[in-house]
Amino acid sequence: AVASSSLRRRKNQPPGSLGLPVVGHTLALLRALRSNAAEDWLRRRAAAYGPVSTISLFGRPTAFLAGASCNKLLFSSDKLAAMSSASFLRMVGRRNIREVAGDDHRRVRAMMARFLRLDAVKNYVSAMDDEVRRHLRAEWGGRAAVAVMPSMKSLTFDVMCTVLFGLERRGDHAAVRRELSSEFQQLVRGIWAVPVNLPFTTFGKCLAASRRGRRAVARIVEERRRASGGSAGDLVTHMLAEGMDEEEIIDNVVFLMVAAHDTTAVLLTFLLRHLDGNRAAYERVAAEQEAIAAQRRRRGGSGSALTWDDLAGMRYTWAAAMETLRMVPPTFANMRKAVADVEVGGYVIPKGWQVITAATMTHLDPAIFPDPGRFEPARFEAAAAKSAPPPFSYVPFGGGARACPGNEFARAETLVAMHYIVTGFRWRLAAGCDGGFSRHPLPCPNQGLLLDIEPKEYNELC
Ligand code: HEM
Repeated sequence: AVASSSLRRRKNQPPGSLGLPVVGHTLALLRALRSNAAEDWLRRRAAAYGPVSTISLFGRPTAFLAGASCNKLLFSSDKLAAMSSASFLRMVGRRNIREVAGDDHRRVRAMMARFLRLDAVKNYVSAMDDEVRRHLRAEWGGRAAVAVMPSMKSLTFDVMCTVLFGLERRGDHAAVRRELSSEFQQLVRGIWAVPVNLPFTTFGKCLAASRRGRRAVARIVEERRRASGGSAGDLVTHMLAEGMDEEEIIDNVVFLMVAAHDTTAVLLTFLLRHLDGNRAAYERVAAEQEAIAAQRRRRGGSGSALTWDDLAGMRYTWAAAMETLRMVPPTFANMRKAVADVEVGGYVIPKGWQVITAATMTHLDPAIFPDPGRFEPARFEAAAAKSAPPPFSYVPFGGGARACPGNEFARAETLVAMHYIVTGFRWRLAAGCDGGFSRHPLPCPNQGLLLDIEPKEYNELC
């Protein structure tokens, strides 16, 4: 009876194939990601096998699910546990927020939420404003061209260090910030690397960077422990006060450092790229930001920082950011592991399988977003709310109990940065930069997205 039930289960497995032994479809998908053809690759599989199909990734059988109802299943089913790639896990550690479940997950998430929810983010606006201005003065002021992606990465890394981890720009902390920044740039390249740890492999180099980064984080934990008794104004001090041990703190700090800065840097970079190619949208963003700059000057001269109310007025700019997240979601795929057999679309995904969805399967579906290749921020303006996309079809920040808790943080940071970029500079894709990109798995624009920039006449930054 057991044999026949397992046979029935196998018969009911999603259609498709496990590809070549060991490598399965991993190399094909990684190649498609590098050449920015992964959407087409997945779309072809969905066309051939339907919304639920079998592939093999990272040496394990995987169900690839496509469509809004499949997104809902992935984000809401209690039979699917969050999981990361094997290389990510080795670099970030087993006790980070994504790897824990149940009460442990709720505990860690509540602790982070204290620093990421709306009322906390409101208090960060002035510090974000200060970081953005300093950064643009140092990296954009007096230049004729800028590689946007590296510049936005260092900006979002600096904002995170100041606002969440209380690392100052001066003194001992300056060196720690530089060290962490360079180690994390290396670490993120290995998120989907094949986990072969040799000195010359991508994974080997990234693992070494992660070890050095973890040692630097351990020094911060130690410093905060010695200063204990102070107010929990930063996340590490708060984690210590909550009784977390060192390993759990380091795993979660490393996770946050990865989650919080590259994603927003991708959003900012691709927002500038899309605005360059869409002058009507650019003009509306510029008009909105110039009006807010004028209000700010009336309020207290050019030195006065943006306020939360100013950000609330940046509606069109945020609609343009949402449209960018639709077309180029920083997180390409969401992964889970089946902790029990899962039934979907008449098939059974066996316990132990990986499950994967890709946001672009709905984001670029013409039945949900007509003319999906057109950059059209108006889709996300309040007036379009009546025709809002169906639930679970727009998922750049995920959904359900694991939805991104940093979305308000990302929104505030994006709007502050856009304000000073748009009011400070004009930009154009530099000659010779084609504006294309590949994925590693985060989107990486060719040449870092090289822009020719020119300061505006009234520029408070230069
Ligand atoms: C545009 C920027 C961002 C995007 C597109 C983004 C996207 C996502 C997505 C899709 C997930 C869910 C993954 C899943 O369900 O498998 C996620 C989780 C997460 N994100 Fe973000 N994120 C962004 C910015 C941030 C920021 C700024 C922070 C922190 C300051 C942050 C912290 C986190 C954390 C802690 C989780 C794990 C949540 C959990 O497992 O409970 N993210 N993010």
